[in-house]
Amino acid sequence: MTTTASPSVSSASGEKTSAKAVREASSISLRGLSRYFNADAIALDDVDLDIHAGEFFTLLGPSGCGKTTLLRILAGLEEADQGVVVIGGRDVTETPPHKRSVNTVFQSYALFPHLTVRDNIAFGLRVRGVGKAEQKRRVEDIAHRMQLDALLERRIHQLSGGQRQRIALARALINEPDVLLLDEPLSALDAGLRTDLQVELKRLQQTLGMTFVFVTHDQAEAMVMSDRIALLNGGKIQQVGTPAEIYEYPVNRFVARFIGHDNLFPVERCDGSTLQTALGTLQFNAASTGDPRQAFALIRPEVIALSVPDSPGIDPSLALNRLEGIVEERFYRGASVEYRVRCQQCDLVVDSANCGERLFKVGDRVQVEIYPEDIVMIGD
Ligand SMILES: Nc1ncnc2c1ncn2[C@@H]1O[C@H](COP(=O)(O)OP(=O)(O)OP(=O)(O)O)[C@@H](O)[C@H]1O
Repeated sequence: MTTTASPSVSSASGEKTSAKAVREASSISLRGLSRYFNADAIALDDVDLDIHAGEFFTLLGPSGCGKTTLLRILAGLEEADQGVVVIGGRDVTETPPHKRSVNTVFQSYALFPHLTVRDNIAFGLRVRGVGKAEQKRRVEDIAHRMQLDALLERRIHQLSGGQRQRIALARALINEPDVLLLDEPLSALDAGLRTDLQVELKRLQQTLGMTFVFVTHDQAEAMVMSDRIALLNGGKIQQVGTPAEIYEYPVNRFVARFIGHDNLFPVERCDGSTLQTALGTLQFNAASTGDPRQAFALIRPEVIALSVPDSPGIDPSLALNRLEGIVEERFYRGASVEYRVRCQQCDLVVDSANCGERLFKVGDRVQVEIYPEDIVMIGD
């Protein structure tokens, strides 16, 4: 969970309350949540999930896995066929959207083109009958936090995509919901702006201490922004964990592949600390690498070291797995270099930090070294 400063904020009813109190009202529990559109389209299948108050929580998964359906059920815009939704300790399964302390920001911004930025941001306050002076104070406060001060009198068509998305966020945040739902809010932006807004959004969430539930299909975006991630596939949760847990210890092949791991080898036999795989016989450390009865051995690209054949390698005194390979492809990325190495009839992806040392070329023979404790055993 994030730690936050505790700025004083105004609640929907206008009274002052601490950010801590807001946070306490913003945990989410889902139990047995299912949504079937028809027999062929099971959007959500018996989902149990707990999201902590004040967390930046991401729903990650491929297209059609049920992320948006889950978000819409949280917002009250979609009804579940089965299951219970609890927000802030209150069962809101039957509660209509406008009575939930939840706001949603969509990818499409949904701003009013005929209104100024100021009036767009103030919209929710006007609807709720907040007085003019209070509206002005709160609009200027949020505009300042989101660096929109200079744009307040502009119309929407005079703004860039990034500015529009910040206004959509400001408009959702001004209502001070306990929970902010964000459905791919950055996906329409170009790469540079997207990175800037990722940082801004994360900072904002930490300052406000609000619960953010963020939907994306981009694993890199999920990793940099989230306190925890739920990875979905086919309407089912595959794994919930911190970015590091999901990256380093994926529970199955789907999670490993989705998160970007290619080096997965079926385990043909396992005796004590020795594995038989298509890469040959590998030493592994049962104490640090998970259940050896699992079906696949995962070797992350950045834990593999390459050296010149027959050289002492990383450390000759260590009981490393040493194999021979040939560099088949090289992708120069600046800070790192990705190699595709042909090794025992298998393709191995290797990610080497670019420390200014000599790079291997396509066609070079290389020594491949893997520590036994860096081999992770995962399920099917
Ligand atoms: N209104 C609907 N009627 C019928 N099927 C639907 C409806 N809405 C969603 N589905 C189906 O439910 C499944 C989950 O859809 P959902 O939009 O939640 O996925 P998603 O993970 O958000 O996908 P994307 O990343 O492409 O937006 C998909 O198979 C989709 O086709």
